[in-house]
Amino acid sequence: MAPSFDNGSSLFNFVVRDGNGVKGMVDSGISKVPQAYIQPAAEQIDKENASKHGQPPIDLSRLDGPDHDEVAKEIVRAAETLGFFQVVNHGVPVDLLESLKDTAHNFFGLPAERKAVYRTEVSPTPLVKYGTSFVPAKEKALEWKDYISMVYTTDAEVLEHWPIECREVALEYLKRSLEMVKKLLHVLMGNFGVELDDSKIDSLIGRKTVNMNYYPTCPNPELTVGVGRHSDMGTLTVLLQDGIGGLYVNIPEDADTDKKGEWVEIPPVPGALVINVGDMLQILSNGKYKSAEHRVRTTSTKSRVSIPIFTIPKPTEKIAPLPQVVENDGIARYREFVLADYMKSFFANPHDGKKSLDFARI
Ligand SMILES: O=C(O)CCC(=O)C(=O)O
Ligand SMILES: [Fe+2]
Repeated sequence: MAPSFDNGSSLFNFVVRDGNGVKGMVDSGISKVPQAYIQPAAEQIDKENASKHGQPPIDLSRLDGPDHDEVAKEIVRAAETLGFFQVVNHGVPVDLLESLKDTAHNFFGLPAERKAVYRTEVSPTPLVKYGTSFVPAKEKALEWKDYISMVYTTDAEVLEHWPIECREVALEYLKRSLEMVKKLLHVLMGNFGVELDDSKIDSLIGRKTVNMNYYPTCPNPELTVGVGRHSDMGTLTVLLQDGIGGLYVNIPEDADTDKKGEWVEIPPVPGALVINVGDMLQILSNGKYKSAEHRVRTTSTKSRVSIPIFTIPKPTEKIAPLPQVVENDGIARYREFVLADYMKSFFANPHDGKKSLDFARI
């Protein structure tokens, strides 16, 4: 039987400890948002007053033709300004994207006990983790989101350990997307005169994770967030969102526009993928590329899914701004560190905008 969700500890036990997730709570028939999910006023999302990001998606097929340099400039410019852009003709088949969204809905539609086997405390494999919110034990208000996270090591391990319901389609999505990520990195690093061979690529994106996020319908979406303000930790994120919308990006304070500090929505575009710069790329570029601060709202009518791929360096990698960039800038804005230490700090703290970067800031 579902507990009283007005009692913080029984809610925590049901949703987090027992792995029922937000989905289990919603399915039990709640009619209002429990106190534990009510965000402070400053974090609530004003849907009516947000503008939409008007930039058309970048057509990546043009990178292979006479327009290469022009498209490369568009990519660099997007990474330098908002840190977010959308791409089409990206080489990931559109029907694969459709089956991914179906797969995510099917996975989260499983009985709680089938998903809960992957809770961190009990998961049969360190590669797979199912959970809810970001750091539930430390958050002042919980996020209205359940997720499963799957780390890539080798094809054989993926096919053995990732959940059977999603392993094949998620692996195919990862492989196809990585080809695109490499192309983007060639452009973004080439802009600094850095040539990418296989070992350099491996040092930038040696660890890959596919997540599936599930945002159940919410009785009072204006009081909650699906994901709070944050930047992603890694190098580049590839994100598939469905048609519901609700992903917002903050325009950086140093942007050359009078809209700085405003939130803009990244509208769903059929067949497109969203790309965003993460903290590692901001650090490597000595702050030239912007790790984008973003957040997600919830809706009352339909559950939303999104499927990000996080590409990050290997945990053992030493990270510091690229010497080519520092030489040009005359100053290093970030110190050197080992990625595993950054990860530890990133995953130990609730989402709080771009505070994660303070770990490395000089
Ligand atoms: O659901 C989305 O659109 C974005 C999710 C996100 O920001 C994340 O998983 O890091
Ligand atoms: Fe994110």
